Amino acid sequence: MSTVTATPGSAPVFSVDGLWKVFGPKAHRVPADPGLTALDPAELRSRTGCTAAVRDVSFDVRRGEVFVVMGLSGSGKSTLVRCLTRLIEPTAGTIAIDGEDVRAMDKARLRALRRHRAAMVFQHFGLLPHRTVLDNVAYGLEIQGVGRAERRERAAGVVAKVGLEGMEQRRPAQLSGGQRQRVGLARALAVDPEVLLFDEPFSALDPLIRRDMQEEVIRLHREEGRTMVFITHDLQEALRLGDRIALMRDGRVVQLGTPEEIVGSPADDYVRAFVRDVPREQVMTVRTAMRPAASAEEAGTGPAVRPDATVSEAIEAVARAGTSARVLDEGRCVGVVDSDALLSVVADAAPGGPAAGGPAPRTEPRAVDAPAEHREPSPAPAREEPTPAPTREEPTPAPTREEPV
Ligand SMILES: Nc1ncnc2c1ncn2[C@@H]1O[C@H](COP(=O)(O)OP(=O)(O)OP(=O)(O)O)[C@@H](O)[C@H]1O
Repeated sequence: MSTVTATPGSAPVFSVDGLWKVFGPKAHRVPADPGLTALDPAELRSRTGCTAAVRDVSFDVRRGEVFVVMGLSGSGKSTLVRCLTRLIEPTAGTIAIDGEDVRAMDKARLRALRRHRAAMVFQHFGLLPHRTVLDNVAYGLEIQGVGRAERRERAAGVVAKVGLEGMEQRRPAQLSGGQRQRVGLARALAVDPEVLLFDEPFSALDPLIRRDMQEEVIRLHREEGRTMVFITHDLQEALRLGDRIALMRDGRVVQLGTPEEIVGSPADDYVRAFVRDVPREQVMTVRTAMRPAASAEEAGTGPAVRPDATVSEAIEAVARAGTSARVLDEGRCVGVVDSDALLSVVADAAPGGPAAGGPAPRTEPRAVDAPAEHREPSPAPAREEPTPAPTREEPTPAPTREEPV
């Protein structure tokens, strides 16, 4: 959903390096002891009584991106994100926000961080039952000491922004689950934080409302370009929302990349098994499939597609035209895609190998045996519903010969 482009060149919002969170007795000795860090989770537990919920994790959250933390239950997502604002105290490592050391912040500074700079939207919205929607949304501003008239005005603006206009005077009990979640979202937005942190905010919602809320987040992000960190255990949600995804397993980040990188070049068998059911043509872009134009004529004819058009969109364009398509980047032809190359992306085969610009060759997707101590019978992602195919962008209009898809 990269309509608001994250700016890789600019300083990151969050910068995390070598982060550990260990629960249990004498937790501090674990990150410092190579003999203990080498143990797998079950061995570590039996030897020390400790759980390493986050193990040596490093990443940056770039300004303006939606950074998704994904993984199965117990992989460490919530612990990691709570460490960012020290709702959970890290055991080792560094965390900076805009270059400022979070671990060195005193209580007042931390309070300001949580109130003004990095607001959390929780799964259980934590709404105050006796207050109206408007007063719930204004609550964060009240804590900040904003005067009544101003906070009500600002709250009313945010209530409208999340689609709750007309419900300002209702109480939480008079709302549906999805509407309550919107109130929680509005409350976080009202304080105008630099970063929104979402902790599985939609997992309690039914599939259609969940989808609505995902659209809402995409819309807000598109309109405001606000940096977001979003926890989910749902792969489809991660692919829909994430500019980049950190995939966690047993406290480690096993892969960090764009949805296309994760689906197209899984880092290991675990990730490969995780993404094996993803409709590749909806995630992979034509960049994966394109080749140089063979001739000036080929570069000058055929339907046009954007480099970031999905393979699925390009297949439609190629099928309609009955010829290969040109990949146009700001009016310049940067390559050509034909039906064979597009279909080989769908089939997960790399025509001509990586040298031809295709995805890295991959072994046949297969199930990976979960380690004995793992809670899940298989690393296939938990799904609550037959989820719709992941799309990273709005459905685009049918291509014409002139307009890139
Ligand atoms: N306070 C705690 N004390 C001991 N262990 C904990 C504590 N909190 C979390 N853990 C353990 O740390 C690991 C990571 O938990 P965490 O809640 O971060 O995972 P998660 O990926 O967010 O899971 P879920 O999707 O179920 O919320 C788990 O093994 C969990 O049991």
